[in-house]
Amino acid sequence: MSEIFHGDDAGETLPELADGETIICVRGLKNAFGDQVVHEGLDLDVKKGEILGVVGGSGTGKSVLMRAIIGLQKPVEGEITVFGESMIDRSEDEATAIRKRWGILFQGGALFSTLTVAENVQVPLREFYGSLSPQLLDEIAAYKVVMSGLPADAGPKYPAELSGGMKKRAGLARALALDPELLFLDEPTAGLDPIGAAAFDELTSELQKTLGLTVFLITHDLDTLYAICDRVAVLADRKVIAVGTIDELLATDHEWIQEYFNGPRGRAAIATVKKNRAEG
Ligand SMILES: Nc1ncnc2c1ncn2[C@@H]1O[C@H](COP(=O)(O)OP(=O)(O)OP(=O)(O)O)[C@@H](O)[C@H]1O
Repeated sequence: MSEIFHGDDAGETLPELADGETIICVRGLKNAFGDQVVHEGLDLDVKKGEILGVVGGSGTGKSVLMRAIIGLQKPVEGEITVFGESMIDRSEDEATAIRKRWGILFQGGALFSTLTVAENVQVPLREFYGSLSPQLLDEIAAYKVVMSGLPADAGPKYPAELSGGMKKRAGLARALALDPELLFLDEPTAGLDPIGAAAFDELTSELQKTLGLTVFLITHDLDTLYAICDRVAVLADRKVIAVGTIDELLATDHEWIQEYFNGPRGRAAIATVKKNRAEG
């Protein structure tokens, strides 16, 4: 199992999957806020077409890692490439061309409260394709709203008029606005009831398969990890300490990994997945 460990435990070589090229490659990443070092020597590969779950204790730097990958957090050291392009020190034009190819659902949805759902979905369209006609903007927004599992009449509603689950779906509709190849989801099921969370997981999985997306998914939700993630990356000790399928992770003896996946909640999540699969 040592091949799924990174860094000091297994040398610097990351595991290669047979299919799927590397869409995100992070090497030797260091992020710090003043004296507080959040990441150091962090390596990670995300393969095209996979749903990669990113887990770790609170404050281990999952969101900071995502922000670094999308260029919102300037690393102290290290290299990050997305779609084979370096994200470090890009010109504004180059960064814009890369940003067009991904969608992001931030923690909590981050919808503009003064805009309707449809107008929220149109924000990235207006930003990147300013010349689209109002009619086309409306049509694309309506399509994305329905694609995200919202009723068609949700478009004219304001975020305050939506339930928590609907807000997440509206955030997802906005993340899908530009037909992304890569989707970043930061704790998409946080705050949802178990049924709403399972429905969101199913939607994510369906969209990933239908649209051929690659998904970078930060979560604390064990059910999500078991139900839809192809691999899981574990953050601890300022780096990715292991990445692999849950079975591969379970075969390691890392204390945090064992406590997390093999604790009572982890075992309950396995039982739920087995039951759901048995019921088809
Ligand atoms: N802009 C910032 N300025 C200073 N410190 C920050 C900033 N953003 C994040 N941090 C710190 O970096 C560390 C990692 O934060 P991050 O939000 O990435 O953790 P996380 O793993 O996503 O946590 P959680 O699971 O609780 O959401 C924390 O100690 C946090 O306080």
